[in-house]
Amino acid sequence: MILFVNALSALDVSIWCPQRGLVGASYHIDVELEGQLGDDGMLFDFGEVKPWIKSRIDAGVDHTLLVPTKAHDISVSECSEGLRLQTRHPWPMELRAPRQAYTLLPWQQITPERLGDYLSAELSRRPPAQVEKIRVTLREESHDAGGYTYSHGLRRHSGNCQRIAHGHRSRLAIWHNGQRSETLETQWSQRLEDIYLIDQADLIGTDNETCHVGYESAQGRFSIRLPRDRAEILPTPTTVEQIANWMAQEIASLHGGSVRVQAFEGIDKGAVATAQGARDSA
Ligand SMILES: Nc1nc2c(c(=O)[nH]1)N=C([C@H](O)[C@H](O)COP(=O)(O)OP(=O)(O)OP(=O)(O)O)CN2
Repeated sequence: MILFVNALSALDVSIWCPQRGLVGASYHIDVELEGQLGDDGMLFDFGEVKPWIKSRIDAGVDHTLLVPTKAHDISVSECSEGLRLQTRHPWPMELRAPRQAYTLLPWQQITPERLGDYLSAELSRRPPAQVEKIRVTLREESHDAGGYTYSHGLRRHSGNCQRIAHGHRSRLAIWHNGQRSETLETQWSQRLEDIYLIDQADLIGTDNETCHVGYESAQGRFSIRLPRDRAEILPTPTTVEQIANWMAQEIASLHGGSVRVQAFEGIDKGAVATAQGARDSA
């Protein structure tokens, strides 16, 4: 018998990609369980499947940086913070963070198919009674219009969002003077594609070439050094509320008029911000 649960939870990670660099990713987690029915006529109570799988994924891969350790020009070594990752292609990055902020995978490239197989094997190691096999499929949300893929860390978050390089693949909708604006959505999707978002307060240093960001939080010490053109600096923490606010303010000051931004953080949640151009609000 096969039991399935689609979109059981969402996985939010950053992936080091040899072609694109640091990429924010979010996937629906679809699950199939195979095994024998119990006396109650069930393979595994739906009410228990969800927390069982979600708790394992949340405690493992979720909110980590996935590193394909066999990719060209990547090095991972120990450091006082935990692990140090250095990359060269397509651009140079140095990340220092506690071990739990990484998932090291002995591959040249990370794909959702491989990652699904990895999660299936991890979960199948100690399956619940009656379950013989677990299959995980990772599925990207389809975006009809705008979308952005950022990585960040929230120093003040008490959970795993404090990790300095976790990310999201998110929808984006923008209205200008009451009309949905495909032009603005495309512009902002391009500007925020594979970008690293920085809270100005976490900047250790920056020049024309590089940004160096670092902080200490409950899980340990984190730092990231990356090219200036791969980052956007916000005047606030990079919560989705503040990202939406920042976009709305920037658009209103550049184009005037009334602006409404619906920014998602990963799948099915986010924030809405509005702004009015200065010359229109006088
Ligand atoms: N109000 C806000 N809350 C949180 C924000 C935010 O921007 N505004 N951000 C985060 C983190 O960045 C985090 O990446 C989101 O984590 P996620 O796992 O998606 O959130 P949940 O744990 O609530 O969701 P599940 O998918 O159910 O695990 C956290 N909070």
